[in-house]
Amino acid sequence: MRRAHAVEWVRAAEGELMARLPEGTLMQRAAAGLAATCAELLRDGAPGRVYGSRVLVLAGSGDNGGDALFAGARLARRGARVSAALLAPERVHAGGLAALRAAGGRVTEDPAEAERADLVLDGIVGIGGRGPLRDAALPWVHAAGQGAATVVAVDLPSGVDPDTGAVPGAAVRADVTVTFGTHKPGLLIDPGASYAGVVRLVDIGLAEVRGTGSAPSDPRRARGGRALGTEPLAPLFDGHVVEALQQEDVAALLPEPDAESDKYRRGVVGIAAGSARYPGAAVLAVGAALHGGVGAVRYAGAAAREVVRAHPEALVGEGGPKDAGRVQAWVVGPGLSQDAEAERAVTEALDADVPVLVDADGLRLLARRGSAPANALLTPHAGEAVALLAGIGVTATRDQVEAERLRHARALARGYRCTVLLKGSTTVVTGPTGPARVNATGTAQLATAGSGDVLSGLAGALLAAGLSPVDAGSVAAYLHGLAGRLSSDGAPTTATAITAALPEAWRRSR
Ligand SMILES: NC(=O)C1=CN([C@@H]2O[C@H](COP(=O)(O)OP(=O)(O)OC[C@H]3O[C@@H](n4cnc5c(N)ncnc54)[C@H](OP(=O)(O)O)[C@@H]3O)[C@@H](O)[C@H]2O)[C@@H](O)CC1
Ligand SMILES: Nc1ncnc2c1ncn2[C@@H]1O[C@H](COP(=O)(O)OP(=O)(O)O)[C@@H](O)[C@H]1O
Ligand SMILES: [K+]
Repeated sequence: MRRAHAVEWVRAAEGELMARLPEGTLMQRAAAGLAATCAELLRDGAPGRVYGSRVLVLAGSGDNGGDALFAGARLARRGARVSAALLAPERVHAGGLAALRAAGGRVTEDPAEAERADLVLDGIVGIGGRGPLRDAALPWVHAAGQGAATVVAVDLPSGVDPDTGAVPGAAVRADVTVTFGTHKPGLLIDPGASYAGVVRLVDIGLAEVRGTGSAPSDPRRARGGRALGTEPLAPLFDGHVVEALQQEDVAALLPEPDAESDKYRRGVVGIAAGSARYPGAAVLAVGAALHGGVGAVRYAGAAAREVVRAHPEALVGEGGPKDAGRVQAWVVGPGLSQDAEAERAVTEALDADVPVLVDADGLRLLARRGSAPANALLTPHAGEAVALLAGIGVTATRDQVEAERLRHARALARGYRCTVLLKGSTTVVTGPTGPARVNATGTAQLATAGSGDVLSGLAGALLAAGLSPVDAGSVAAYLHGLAGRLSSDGAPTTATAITAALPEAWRRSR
């Protein structure tokens, strides 16, 4: 599992660790890891070596600039020609600047150096950053973007909000981000994630933090410098706010039949989707559900004929969920339209007393109620999220939802008291409490009509197979993203092709 911690938590943990170590130790650990990555990038890319390479350090007014200056000093000692732009000279990290000068580095005021550099270190601002990049940095960042330099962000790309991933204005576009101690949420959530490039984690010893077991989850106490306990801080990484499933996590969650399995024990998913006008949504959702690890898929609704023609394996009926027979989970909503019959299907699925995934038209109908059962999984895109938010009295625009996905997904989960999967460039899955899951496998090629129906069918099947709503949603997003990449392979893809790639995505995830 990849975990990200909020700034408040990072500061508390670092505060505890710093109190036990000689001054400057953490910054030296950070700088050493940073310099090692830069050296590797210089050796592997242009110019092919550290000696003689041109490195530019952009140093802001905080410790992030200190990290960058110390790393610059290390590179200068290995023969790199290092210069530093001081964006707030009167507040620069004095020790870092002294080290750089002692190693032969110099100060520059010429932004054109950013264009000529082989490598630019973005130490403008780190976890202390708030709001858009300030003006002093802009000419340098712009010039770095014009040149061929590899841009390495220190801790996170400057201009990206560390806790939310919001990018309120100009920000550094990094090729590589070297982050310290733990990931920051802003590195895993778009739009911030798309500024970070490849993210590398440098261990600065946060796992050594010891405490009484409650810290550093209480940052105020930790900042107060209370006495340190002796037992290892087991819940250290329980304080994370965001997590991303990795392949081994997905492998552990995928339902697998065993020797005693039969089709009913594997789970049956019901799909109430499609309409005379939109039969395709039903065909797609059922098609994906058939690849979702259940023993059988029931379909209930107006597109029964089209569904069985496309998928003879499906058990179909033209009535609503109430008449469909037993299932372990319902998917309701894709292509359903919003007439009285659709409303009845949503009501019956919600009343069925099994986990229920609500998508598309189902969400519009749910927004009018303003509530959902606790075992529901809602799968809105940003536009549907706006409607759902309105249903609980929150006004937001689509742009606002996309700028701060985590906050809005959480608001929905709290407001409807169930699990929410917010679709889009970073899919976020969250319940009312606990860490939010973000999905790293997606690709913009998934933005194609019907791809959301595929996700619904797949996630519904995983629900029926016994996964919790958070697990079902996040595993489905993972497989769906991977299938999108496999089916696209650099070219436009389709919902049908994404479905066809699900078995390969599954195989690669086991
Ligand atoms: N803690 C630790 O143990 C360790 C921390 N480490 C490192 O320290 C970093 C955190 O350092 P930090 O706390 O000094 O904050 P930092 O990110 O440098 O920014 C604060 C300065 O930036 C300014 N500023 C704010 N917003 C801005 C903007 N939009 N655009 C431009 N400027 C902006 C703000 O100015 P002010 O608002 O005061 O005018 C203030 O002066 C962390 O990310 C990691 O790299 C590592 O060494 C490992 C050990
Ligand atoms: N820019 C993007 N990057 C990654 N995935 C995306 C992007 N845009 C959309 N997606 C994904 O594509 C799917 C689209 O779903 P949805 O909007 O419901 O489409 P439809 O209603 O046509 O099926 C979702 O899984 C969503 O997360
Ligand atoms: K930075």
